[in-house]
Amino acid sequence: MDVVVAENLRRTYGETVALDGVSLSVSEGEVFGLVGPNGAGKTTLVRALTGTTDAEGTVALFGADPRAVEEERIGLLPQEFDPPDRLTARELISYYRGLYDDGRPVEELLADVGMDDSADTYYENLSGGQKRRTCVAATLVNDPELLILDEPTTGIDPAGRRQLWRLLTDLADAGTTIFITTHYMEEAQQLADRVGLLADGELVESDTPTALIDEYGGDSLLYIDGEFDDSVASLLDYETSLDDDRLTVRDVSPEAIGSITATLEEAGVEYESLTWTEPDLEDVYLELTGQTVTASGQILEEQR
Ligand SMILES: Nc1ncnc2c1ncn2[C@@H]1O[C@H](COP(=O)(O)OP(=O)(O)OP(=O)(O)O)[C@@H](O)[C@H]1O
Repeated sequence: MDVVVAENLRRTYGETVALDGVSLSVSEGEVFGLVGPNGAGKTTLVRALTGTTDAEGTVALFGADPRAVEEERIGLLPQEFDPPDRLTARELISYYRGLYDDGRPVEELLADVGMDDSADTYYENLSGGQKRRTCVAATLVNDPELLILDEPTTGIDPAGRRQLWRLLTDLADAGTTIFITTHYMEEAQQLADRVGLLADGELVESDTPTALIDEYGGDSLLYIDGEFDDSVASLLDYETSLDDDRLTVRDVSPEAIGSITATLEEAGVEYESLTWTEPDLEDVYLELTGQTVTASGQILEEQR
C-alpha cells in the first residue's frame, strides 16, 4: 500500500517556482530520502505533503487528505521547530507525550535518541545535535506509522548523525514508513530504500541508491600517482588518461587492482600511491543536475 502519494505538486511564491510538478509515492515500511541543496524545495514539499501549505496538485496520506488523517498516525519534524528554551529535554518530551492518550514511555524515548545523560538539561543549554535529537524524540511520542523528518540531522556532529541513522533504521525495520529530507547525499545513500533527487523544484529522478549509481554514477576510478611516460597506458587493457603525475584508469573493479599493479611491476614501472574510488550519489546528483552540494547544503557551482 502507498502511504504517501503526491501528484503534480506545484507551488509558487511570486516569481519563485518552489515546486514544479512533483509526483512521488512512498510505500508502507519504505524509507524515502529526498535530497537537494538549500532552496531546492524540500521544505515546501514537506509542507505540501502535510497540508500546511496550499499547493496545486493532489496529496494523499494513507489514502486520505493530509488534514483528515488522525494525528496519532503521523510524526512530523518541521525544519523550523523551536521549543521553549526553559524546558529540559525530559520535560519537552513529556509535554508532547501528554498530547496523546497512549504515548510511549519518556525514558524509552530519551534512550532511543541517546539523550538519557542530558535529559535534565534546559533546551537552551543543549548542543545543536542534542536539540535536534530531542526534537526527533518529540516526533516519536505517538509511535507514528509515518514519520516525516525535514532535515533532522542538519547541524548534528557525525557521531550523533550515525546514532540517529541507527534509530531510523530500527524504526524502519519495525515497519515505520519514513520520509526524510536532507542535503547530505551520504545520508540518503545510507538510509533510504529509495532516493528522490530534487533540484530547483523538480524531482529529477527517483530510484534505489544502487540503481541510480549504476545508471548515472559513472565508472569506478583507479588513480595511480607517480612519474610516468606516455607508454604506461599501453600496458593496461583499460581506458586510461594521463594528467601530470596521475594515471587514471577507468572502470576497475577492486578485484582487478592486483593484476594492474602486477602488470606495472613486471614492466618495471614504479608508482607512489594508488587510490580507488567508486561512484556515489554525489556523482549521480552532479551528472543529473550539474550541481555539487557542499556539506552546508550550498550549491558549490553550476558545473555545466
Ligand atoms: N514563504 C516563502 N515565501 C517566499 N519564498 C519562499 C517561501 N518558502 C520558500 N520559498 C522559496 O522557495 C524555494 C524553495 O524553498 P524551500 O525552503 O522549500 O527549499 P529547501 O530545499 O527546503 O531549502 P533549505 O534546505 O534551505 O530549507 C526557495 O527559493 C525559497 O526561497
